[in-house]
Amino acid sequence: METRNDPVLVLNLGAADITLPADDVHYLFQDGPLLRIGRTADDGPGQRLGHFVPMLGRWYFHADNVPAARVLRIDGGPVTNVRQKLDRDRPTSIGLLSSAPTGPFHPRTPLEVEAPRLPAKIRDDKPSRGARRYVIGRTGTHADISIDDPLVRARHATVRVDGLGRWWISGELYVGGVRQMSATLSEGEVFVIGQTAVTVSAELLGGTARMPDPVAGVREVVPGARRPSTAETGLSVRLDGVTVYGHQNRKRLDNVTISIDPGQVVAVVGPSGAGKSSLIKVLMGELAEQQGTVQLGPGNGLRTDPELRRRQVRYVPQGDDGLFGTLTVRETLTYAARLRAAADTSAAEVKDRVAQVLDRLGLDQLGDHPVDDISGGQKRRVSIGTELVGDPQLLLLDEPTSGLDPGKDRDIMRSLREVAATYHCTVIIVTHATEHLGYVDKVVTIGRGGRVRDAGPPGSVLATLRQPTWADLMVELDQDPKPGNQRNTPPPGITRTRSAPPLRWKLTGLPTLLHRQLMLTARRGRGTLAVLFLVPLICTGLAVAASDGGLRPSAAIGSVLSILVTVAALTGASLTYPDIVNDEGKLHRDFRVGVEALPIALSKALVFTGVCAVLAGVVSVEFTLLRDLPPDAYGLPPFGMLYAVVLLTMLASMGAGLFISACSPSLERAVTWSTLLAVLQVALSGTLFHLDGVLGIVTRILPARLGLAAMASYTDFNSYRGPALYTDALWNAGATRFWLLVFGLVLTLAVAVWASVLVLHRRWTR
Ligand SMILES: Nc1ncnc2c1ncn2[C@@H]1O[C@H](COP(=O)(O)OP(=O)(O)OP(=O)(O)O)[C@@H](O)[C@H]1O
Repeated sequence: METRNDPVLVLNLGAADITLPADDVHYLFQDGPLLRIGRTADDGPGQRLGHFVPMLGRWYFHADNVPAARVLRIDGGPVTNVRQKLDRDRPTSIGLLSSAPTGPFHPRTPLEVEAPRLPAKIRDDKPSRGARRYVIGRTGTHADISIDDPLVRARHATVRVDGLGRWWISGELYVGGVRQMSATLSEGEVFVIGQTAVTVSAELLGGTARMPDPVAGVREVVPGARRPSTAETGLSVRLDGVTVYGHQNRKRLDNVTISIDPGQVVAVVGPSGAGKSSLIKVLMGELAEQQGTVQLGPGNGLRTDPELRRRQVRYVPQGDDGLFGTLTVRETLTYAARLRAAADTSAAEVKDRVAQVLDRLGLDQLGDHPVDDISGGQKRRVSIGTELVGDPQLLLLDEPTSGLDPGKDRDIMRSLREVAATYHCTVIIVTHATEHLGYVDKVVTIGRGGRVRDAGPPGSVLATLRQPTWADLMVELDQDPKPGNQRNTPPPGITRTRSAPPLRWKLTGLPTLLHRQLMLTARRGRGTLAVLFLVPLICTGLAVAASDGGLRPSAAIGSVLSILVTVAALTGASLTYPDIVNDEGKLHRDFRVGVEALPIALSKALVFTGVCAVLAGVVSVEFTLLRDLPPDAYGLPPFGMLYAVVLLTMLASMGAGLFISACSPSLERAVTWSTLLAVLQVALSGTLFHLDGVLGIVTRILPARLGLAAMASYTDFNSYRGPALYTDALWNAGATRFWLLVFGLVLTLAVAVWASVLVLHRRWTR
C-alpha cells in the first residue's frame, strides 16, 4: 500500500498517464523532438535533461543544467528552477518548451512532440550583462513598474528583457498558480505578483521599448518614463463541472459550471442546505472539488498554490464573527490592514488605506467607537472594511445582511455594489435575502443537491425558471431534486483532496498580533484585571498562614510548597484556556489571509508570559515580605529560586491552557478539560499521594508536580520530613536534579506551545 514515504509519480505527456514507482530515480532524455524516460543515467541515445527523484515522501525534478531546464515545460509553465518540486496529487505534465506533447506516452517508447520553435542560437539567449533592471514594486514607491496592491513590496521583483522581448523576472511570483523565485516569460504570458495578475507586455516598461530582431541577438531595451501598471484587478472565476461529495456520497455540489467576469457582483441564492457554503469553500480552497476544475484569474492554471488562494480570495464571515468587540473601529481596520500588507508597508500607508475605507464605507464618524458599541449594520460594514483594507481582488461574503433591519440590508447590498466599482473587485454574496437582488449583476440559483439551476442577470432568472417571484423560486428549488436522486456513487479514483497550505514556521505578522493581543488583554476590563491580581494575592496569603517558618527547613513546609505551586499552576492555566476558543473565528480569519498559526499562538503565549511575570512577582514578593526563605543553594539566591519556579510553573500551565483552548471546539469543552487539569495538578503534585511506579513517572508532565519537586529539591525537603511520611526521589537535593526540573518546566511550556501551533494549523486546514 502507498505510504507517505512511498509515493508514486504520475506523469502526463499526452493522452495517457504513466506511473513512476518510488523505488528509484527515473531519467528524462531529449532525443531531437522526442522525449523518453530511462531507468539509468546513460540510457541514451539523446541528451539527458534531468531526473525525477523521490525524496522524503515528495517528488522532485532535477534539471541537469539551466539550459536543459529551459527547454522544458512542467504543467504548462516554464521550468525556472534547476530543482523543482512536483505535485504528486495530480498528474504532472511534461513537454518541450511551449509545445504540448501529443499522443500516448510509455516509458522507453519514443514520443512525438513538436520541436522547439526557436532556433538553437537564440534559445539560450539571456539579457545582456548591461541590460537595465526594472523594479516591480508597490504603487507609491520608486518602482519602475508599479502595482497597486498592498501585498507587493517596494522592491518585490526585478525584470530584465532579452533580445526576444522575454522577461527574466527574479523575485517571488506565481506562474501557472505555482510559486517561483524566478521565471522567464514571453509577451502575453501572465504571472501573479502579490495578489495581482500581470500580463507581460512591453507597454509596462514605459512604452518606448524596442524589440530587436530575434536573430540579431540581444539589444538593450530603452527605458521609458514610469507609468502606472496595466495589471488586471478583479479576479475572474470559472467553475467547470465541479462536483463535491459529502457524507454517504451525497452531492454537496453537482456538476457546477459558472463563469464570473472580473468586477461583477454575483449573488448565490438557494434554500438551506442547497450547497451555497460549499461553493464558497471550494472557491476559498477549503473544500476540494472532486471532479471538474476551478480557475481564478487569467492563466492562473488549475494547480493554484494554496498560498496564492489565501492572498487572492478574501472572505467576510457571517455576522460579527471575526471582529474583536473591545477594539475601536479604527484599530480593527488598522490591525487588519497591517496583516494584509507587505512587511515593508509604512505606518503612513496603512493610515491612508484605513482612512480611505472609513470614508468609503461611511464609518469616519465612528472611528474611535469600540466595535461593541456600534449597530449591527455598522458592524457588517466594519467586517467588510476589514477585507477592503487589503484591496481584495475577489471578495466572498456569507450572508452579509442576515439579521439586519429592512433598509439596513439594502444599504449593505448597495455598498457592495459600490465596493466592486471602486475597488475593482469581484464580489460573490451568499444570501437568503432575495429582496435586493436588483443590485447584483448576476444571480446563481442553486437547488437541493448542489445543482445550479440558472445563472444570469436577476431579471432573466425568474423568467427562465418560470417563477413569478423569488419566494416561489425558493420553494421550487427546495423541492429539487426529489429525495432519492441525491445520492450518487462517485466514479472510482476521484478521491481528490484539497491541497491545504503547508505548516510554515514563519513569524510574519507577529509584531502586529502582539500589539493587538496587548490591547485586548489590557481591555479585559478593570474587574477582570483586579481578579487576576487578587487571586494570587489571596492564595499566597494562605501559603503564608500555612506555616510560621515559611520555607525554612521544617516538616511543615509541605503545605507551603503545595499551596504556592497550586496557585502558580491554576493561575497560569486560567489565563489561557478560554482565550483561543473564544477568539477562534477571529484568529481563523487572520489565518485565511496568510498569517500562520505560529505567530498567532506565539502572540498569545508572549503576552501571557508578561502577565505571568507580573503575577509571579506578586506571589514571590508577598511571600518574601511575610515569611522566611530557605538557605542559599546551587548558586541561585532563594528569592530567585522562588520567583523562577513560581513563574515557570505558571508558564508551563499557561502553555497547557493554550493547548486545551486550541483543541476545544467550544468554551464548555475547554472549561471541562481545564477543570480536569486543575484537579490533576492539585491531586498529583506530590504532597497528597505517594507517587511511585508508573504514576510517579507519568505525572512528571504536570507543571505542578515539576514545580513542587524543584522547590522541594532546593529546600532539601526529603532530608527533614518526618520519618512517618514518604519521600520522593524527585525531591532529593542536588544541583543537577534541580536544574533538570527547571528545564522540565521550560520544556513543558515549549512542547505545549508547539502542540498548540500544530493543532491550530490542523484545525484550520482540515
Ligand atoms: N462538513 C460537511 N461534511 C459533509 N457534508 C456537509 C458538510 N457541511 C454541509 N454538508 C452538506 O452539504 C450540503 C450543502 O450544505 P451547505 O452548507 O453548502 O448548504 P447551504 O446552502 O450553505 O446551507 P445554509 O444556507 O443552511 O447555510 C448539505 O446537504 C449539507 O448537509
